[in-house]
Parts: sequence; C-alpha cells; structure tokens
Amino acid sequence: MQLPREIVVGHGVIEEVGNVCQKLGLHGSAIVVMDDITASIAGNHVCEILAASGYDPVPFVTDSVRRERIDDVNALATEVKASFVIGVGGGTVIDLAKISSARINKPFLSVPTAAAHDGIASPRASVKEERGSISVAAQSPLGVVADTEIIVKAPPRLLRSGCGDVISNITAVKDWALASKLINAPYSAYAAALAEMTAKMIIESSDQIKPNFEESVRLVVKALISGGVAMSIAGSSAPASGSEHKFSHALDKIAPEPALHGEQCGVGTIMMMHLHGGDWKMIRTALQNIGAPVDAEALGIDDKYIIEALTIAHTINPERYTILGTGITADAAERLASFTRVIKRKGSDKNGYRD
Ligand SMILES: NC(=O)C1=CN([C@@H]2O[C@H](COP(=O)(O)OP(=O)(O)OC[C@H]3O[C@@H](n4cnc5c(N)ncnc54)[C@H](OP(=O)(O)O)[C@@H]3O)[C@@H](O)[C@H]2O)C=CC1
Ligand SMILES: O=C(CO)COP(=O)(O)O
Ligand SMILES: [Zn+2]
Repeated sequence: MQLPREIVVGHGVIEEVGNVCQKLGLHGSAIVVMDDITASIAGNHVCEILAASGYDPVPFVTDSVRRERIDDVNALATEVKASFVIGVGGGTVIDLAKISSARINKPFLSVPTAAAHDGIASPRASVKEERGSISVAAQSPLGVVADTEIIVKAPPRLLRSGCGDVISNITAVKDWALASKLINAPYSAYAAALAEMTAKMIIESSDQIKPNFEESVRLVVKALISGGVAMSIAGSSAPASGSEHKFSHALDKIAPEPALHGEQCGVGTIMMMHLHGGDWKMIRTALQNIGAPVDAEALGIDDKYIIEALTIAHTINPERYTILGTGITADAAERLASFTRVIKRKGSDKNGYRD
C-alpha cells in the first residue's frame, strides 16, 4: 500500500512546499512540471520557494500528457540528475509528473491548482491516446500541497466537476460490492467505506458548496484526497470507478466534444444509481445544488451519444464487473436516460420506468 506521507491543505500553504520537501527528506534537484497558465499561477513561485530552501528546481513546461512528453520529462530528469518530480497544475500536469516520476522510480509531489477530480492524490494517471485516454497505474504522491487560496480562483466548473467525481464513489462502491459477491472480485471493506463516506459528505453538504468559497474548496479537496487514498488502500481504482466511470470513459471515446470527467461521472451516477435501485433523485438534487450538470443538454452532448455510451460502457475496462453486466440494449439505454431525465422524454412513463 503506497500512501502520501505529508498532506497540507489550506490558505497560502504553497509557501510550505520547501518545508514539506525537507520533512520528506528530499534533496538535490527537482523537475517542476507545469504549463503556461499554471506557471504564472503557482509553478514559477514553487521554483522560487524551492531555490530559497536549498533545492535546485528545473522547470518543465508541458502542453499535454502524451507519451513523448513522458519521455521528455524523463530525459530531462536524467540530464539534471533529478531526485524528485513536482507537478504544479490541473489534472494534465499532475498526471504527467505522476507517470514520468513513476517510470524513473523517483518520488512525486502533487501541487494542484484546480480540484476537478481525484487524480490529485491517486496512484493512477490518464495518458492521451488518439481517441480518448487510457488510465494506467503510476504511483501515489509522497506529498500533497493543496493551496485553497489558489484553487478557489480556478474556473468554478472545475470544482463542480471534482464534486461529481467524489459523488460517483457512491455507485462505484455499489458496483464493487456486487463484483465481490458475483465474481469474487478482490474487495476491501475499509477502502469502500472511506470512498462511500466522502461521497456522502459531499452529497450532504451540497447546498453549502460554493466554488468561490475557500471553505467549500477545502471540503472538496479533502474529499478528493480521501478518494485517492481509498484507491491506494484498494490497490485499484475500484472504490472510485464503476459503471458511472465506464459511461464517462465511453463518452470520451465517442462524443465529438466530451465534457469534464467529473461532470460526466456525475450524470452517470444518476443513471447507475437507478439501475442499482437506489435514490437517483437524491444524486440529481445534490448535483443541482452544486451547479453541476445533470443532463445531456448541460453536458453539451447530443442525446444520441448518451445512449450509445450507455450501450458500449460495459466494454470499457471489461475486467471490472459492474451493474452494467454484459451490456444494455439501445432501447433500455434510452428508457434509463429518459426516465432519469438525462435526455428528453420520448413518451409517457407514468408508471415509472417503462414508456
Ligand atoms: N489521474 C486520474 O485519476 C484522472 C486523470 N484525469 C485526467 O486529468 C486531465 C483533466 O484534468 P483537469 O484538472 O480537469 O483539467 P486540466 O488539467 O486540463 O485543467 C483544466 C483547465 O483549468 C486551467 N486551470 C487549472 N488551474 C487553474 C487555476 N488555478 N486558475 C485558472 N485556470 C486553471 C487549466 O489551465 P491549463 O490548460 O494551462 O492547464 C485548464 O485550462 C485529463 O487529462 C484527464 O484525462 C481525469 C480523471 C482522473
Ligand atoms: O477517475 C478515476 C477515479 O475517480 C480513475 O478511474 P479509472 O481507473 O476508471 O480511470
Ligand atoms: Zn474519476
């Protein structure tokens, strides 16, 4: 089990980054991965703080998490004999730092500037492929420095997406329990309880979560970090990724312009909760309270892609058993999406699920 050792969350904690590195016993040269935007938001400042704390920071400004960029970071790390890697940015930057550091077996620190999903503290990274991305095992951050003063200034849509990713733990855990019962999938009750608890905390606080309030940012960041820890305990993404994530990954593959990961997972959670026989309206209300999308229109995705994504979702990550089983038909997908108000209703469904 690989877990972060130092987690600092709060107002202005970016100033602590040098101390955190010292507490972790790190020394020498560090590659600081950032992009053009996050360089000015925090990356350049992290380099200054590290230099003042006796480190030798080497900036790497990236545009994406493509395979070539992973090689570029690793070549630079070898050239400057880097002893650790820091990612300062959104999910893209954090993932590049996470995966490249894992490849060269060096520790990694996560300094998120946005909180759009639980990748900020998880052991997995997403790598861009021609169509969509693939999720690969990387490593957990050794430390996380999440400055709420910085994250609160990120576009509100990102924090709302982060809430969707946390809320999705609720169906992921139901899928995981089902997989454990039906196909004897390895299961950790402790990881499941932690993931479920974080989802419930965000649902219960949904009417108080306002992306421009630092207190809200703190709550969501802690929930996202707890989700990452649950995945580390489980040794897989199962506590935070089930049928609703398969639906989101399917949309990433087929939709001309997918929405944000957590936005799609949130909408997926509404539908998968209904398949599980749970209270999907409660999920819908929580997402509405937060201001996150609850339907295809708000995702900016045509209804036909929602239905297609539902029918192919079971083919994504097929070894992970979920409520989608061996798949659902287009008719069933349309009924599910229209009943849960994700797409516009095509007929009367007075009796509930059936037209
Ligand atoms: N590891 C995992 O488990 C997971 C990984 N992912 C991956 O994460 C990536 C998406 O991450 P996400 O964070 O949503 O998006 P990005 O990293 O693309 O960041 C979103 C946008 O917000 C900007 N931004 C970030 N922080 C701030 C700030 N403080 N102020 C103003 N703007 C800011 C970014 O600028 P800029 O463009 O300059 O970065 C970017 O335009 C994808 O590659 C996805 O595949 C998704 C889910 C899970
Ligand atoms: O997004 C994740 C958890 O929230 C990771 O899930 P995957 O393993 O399905 O990519
Ligand atoms: Zn996710």
